[in-house]
Amino acid sequence: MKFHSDSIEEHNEAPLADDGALDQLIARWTAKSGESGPAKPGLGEPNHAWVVAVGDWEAYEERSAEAQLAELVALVGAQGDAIVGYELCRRAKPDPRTYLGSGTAAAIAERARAAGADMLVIDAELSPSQTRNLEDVTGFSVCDREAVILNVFLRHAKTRTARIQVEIAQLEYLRPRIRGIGLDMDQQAGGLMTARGPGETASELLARRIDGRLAELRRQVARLERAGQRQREGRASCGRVALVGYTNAGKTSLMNALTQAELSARDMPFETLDTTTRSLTRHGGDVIISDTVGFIRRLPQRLLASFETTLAEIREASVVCVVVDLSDPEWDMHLDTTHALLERLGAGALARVYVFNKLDKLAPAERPRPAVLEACAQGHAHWALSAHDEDAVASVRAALIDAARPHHRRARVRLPYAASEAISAVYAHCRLLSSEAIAEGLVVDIDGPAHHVAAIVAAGQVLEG
Ligand SMILES: Nc1nc2c(ncn2[C@@H]2O[C@H](COP(=O)(O)OP(=O)(O)OP(=O)(O)O)[C@@H](O)[C@H]2O)c(=O)[nH]1
Ligand SMILES: [Mg+2]
Repeated sequence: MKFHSDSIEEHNEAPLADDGALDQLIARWTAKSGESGPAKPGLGEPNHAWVVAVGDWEAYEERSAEAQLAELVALVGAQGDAIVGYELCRRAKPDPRTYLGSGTAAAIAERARAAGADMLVIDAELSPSQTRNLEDVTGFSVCDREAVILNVFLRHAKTRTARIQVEIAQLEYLRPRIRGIGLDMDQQAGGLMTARGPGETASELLARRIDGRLAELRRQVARLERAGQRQREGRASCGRVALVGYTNAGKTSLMNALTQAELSARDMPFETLDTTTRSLTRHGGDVIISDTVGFIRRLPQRLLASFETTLAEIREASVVCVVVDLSDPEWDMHLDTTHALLERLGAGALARVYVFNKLDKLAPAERPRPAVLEACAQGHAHWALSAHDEDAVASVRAALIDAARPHHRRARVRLPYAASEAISAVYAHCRLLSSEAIAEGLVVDIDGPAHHVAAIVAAGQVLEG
């Protein structure tokens, strides 16, 4: 592993003589909800990381290798660590035992040690045994790509929903890795722990605790899902826009500009993990817009799965607004990643618009030709702009409202006084243009979402529309 705030030696030294200590051990790895708040790796002393990108790059792919390394360096920074150095390691095929190969790993460790590192970050998904073997060969704590992303998520999760979702992903990640942490614990366990079944080792006990906690968290998620579903159903009559895109593309900045919200938009991957929804229309919400968690290449499947509740917002949108950071040299890859993830989320067929953002960061000569953007937008409406350009943002706002606003219908209807539900629906969902009380009932001129107007009309008699 590492949820890197503790070195492996410290884990081994953790007192194991009683169950309370084990609780503490779990608490240190898990974002326990409650008084203490989530564990925040990296908030203590920062680690000094040596970052290694691994791949089978050809010369022409050099740019991509360097970009991937830069991305990982930004992620390690976002988890609160100092980077003392980095390197690209070329490997055609991963070594099954140590991923890097023990000779290469030892050489990397030497360079890392000379630079004053106390942790290795490897841009790969390592199996639990590969991590363990690498730690043995190098003498360093090893943090793989998934652990880094989980650490960043853990630091940035603010709402209860986001915290629970990250904790599930984190515990699932840790579950198969506790053997590695607990090897020494297991040796000690036999004689020291009393309140356990016969023969149960420390790591088995820890696994049982994690399973219990996971079951509890999944129950909480199921409850939150139901509440979220109800909330979304409550907004069923609204047009809904979801902002999506690669992390750091400028989604939150655009959301702020579109809605005059003041959400946190820092130059940092995964700044947003919590879906925030605002009204896009001036007087109350017939069109609402949601800012969502950013995408990244090779997003761990576990996080995608555990963020299901948050990501449901995207699937149920009327219009998906894809935001792209044009100033990133790899913006086209970011766009491919976004398209692939939208497909995976079941949102590939939704109505879509594109905002090519951060245009102000490019000199005119550096800007992609309109035909290139046209092709990338695949025939959908698109804008190239800066989120700081108020006029450009205003035209995006108008277009989004237009595209997402539910289809409206106007009608003149006579409703019998007994049709109380339909009369309530008039006031709840429609704009009442005129009304007249006559002997046979209430005659109303209404303008509202087509499905509401249809239900009202069915309860009375249409005079017009
Ligand atoms: N120059 C310039 N900077 C921008 C623009 N839009 C966003 N930024 C900056 O880009 C950085 C990331 O912006 P965010 O709005 O947080 O990006 P995001 O897509 O919400 O990122 P995550 O929540 O991390 O996925 C911030 O430092 C913004 O100030 C723009 O149009 N021009
Ligand atoms: Mg954001």
